[in-house]
Amino acid sequence: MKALHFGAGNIGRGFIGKLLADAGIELVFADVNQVVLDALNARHEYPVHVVGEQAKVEIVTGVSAVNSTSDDIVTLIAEVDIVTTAVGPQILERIAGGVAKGLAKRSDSGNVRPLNIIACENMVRGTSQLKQHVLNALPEQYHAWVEAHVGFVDSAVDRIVPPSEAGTTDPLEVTVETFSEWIVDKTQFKGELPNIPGMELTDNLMAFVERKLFTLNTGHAITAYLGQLAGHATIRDAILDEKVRAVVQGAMQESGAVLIKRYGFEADKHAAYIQKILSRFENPYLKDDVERVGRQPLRKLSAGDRLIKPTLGTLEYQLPHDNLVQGIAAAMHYRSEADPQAQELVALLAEKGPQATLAEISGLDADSEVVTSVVSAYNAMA
Ligand SMILES: NC(=O)C1=CN([C@@H]2O[C@H](COP(=O)(O)OP(=O)(O)OC[C@H]3O[C@@H](n4cnc5c(N)ncnc54)[C@H](O)[C@@H]3O)[C@@H](O)[C@H]2O)C=CC1
Ligand SMILES: O=P(O)(O)OC[C@H]1O[C@](O)(CO)[C@@H](O)[C@@H]1O
Repeated sequence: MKALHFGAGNIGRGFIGKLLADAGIELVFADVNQVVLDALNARHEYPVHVVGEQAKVEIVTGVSAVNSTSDDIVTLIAEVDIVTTAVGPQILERIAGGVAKGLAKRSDSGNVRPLNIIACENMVRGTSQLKQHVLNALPEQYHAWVEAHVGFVDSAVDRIVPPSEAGTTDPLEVTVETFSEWIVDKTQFKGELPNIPGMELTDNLMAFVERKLFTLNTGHAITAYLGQLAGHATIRDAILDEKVRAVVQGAMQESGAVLIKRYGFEADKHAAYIQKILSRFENPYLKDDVERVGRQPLRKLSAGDRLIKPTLGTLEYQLPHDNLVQGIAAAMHYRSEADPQAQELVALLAEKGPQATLAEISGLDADSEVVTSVVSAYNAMA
């Protein structure tokens, strides 16, 4: 079996690429970072530091790499069995053109072996969105062939993988927590279901996607935003701050109440899931900066993402959302010199003020009670 994985970054090397390679699948990474590409092709292996009480270094072997903007992608897509991505939601549209050309070549060459494509991004049904971009870039004559031979499989991906420790000189080294969860929608595969240890199959993906994105990621983002406001540099320091922790836990519980209503999760199991997440944020072996976890605040404040979507759920079911409101207000205070979305947020706030800015980014009604509450909290935090 052969796989092409777009994005040799933290999740690519530290999680999805590792699982594929560990399963004995011949793995080629596609990326645009020349330093990483050269190192992968020179060494064909890299170290993964799995940190926890029993730390270990695992070596991923037998890998190679191609530039994602080259025609190598087209050739590979015509022949591989599985394509995965971990590039970031905003990059999916950019890689779709190459994927479309590869699918056309695959069809022209008469390769009718099933191909499955799985986007592993922090978004709801990211692969379905990638599929739409690919179909937009693919001549109509290939659409029926793609429907018949290519599975676009949605997934939920959970492992905290910050950039490697400052000070390492190895561009391939990656540090990961022990916990990991990769859940894929088994109803969307073409051909036989793959047997990849660490990949879980489900026919109820939406529940898992929302459980992960609107608990772990909701809590993580709010820890980052409140943590930065309180002057903490790392997620661990932030979550050990009792004031931050109370809001983070409260927000995950508010979001959880929506998930319990929507998907029928058992309340005590969901409470345990939240406690496990809090302990993951406290992980003393990971140095995870609040700036990384808060990255791209416009994406995180958009209608379908980890802050607004749970809040909309609380409105739907008439449930409390005071802590989520605090989290949204804190997100509007996120600052990062290195993050273009943080700069855009600052510019929007300066031009329009918090009420119109939040309405524009989130799609919430500017005159709604929830926007009024966020603006009060935002002003109080200032
Ligand atoms: N790091 C984490 O803890 C987790 C991240 N995720 C998700 O995984 C995705 C990737 O995140 P990270 O690995 O943290 O980011 P990252 O920034 O470490 O890796 C992204 C990689 O994509 C590459 N890339 C950019 N443009 C590309 C293109 N056109 N073609 C191919 N490669 C391209 C970058 O050079 C980089 O190596 C995101 O959607 C994120 O939300 C999900 C769960 C955990
Ligand atoms: O910020 P993004 O791009 O959504 O992805 C990183 C997030 O996903 C996570 O890896 C959780 O799976 C966290 O580390 C972080 O909150």
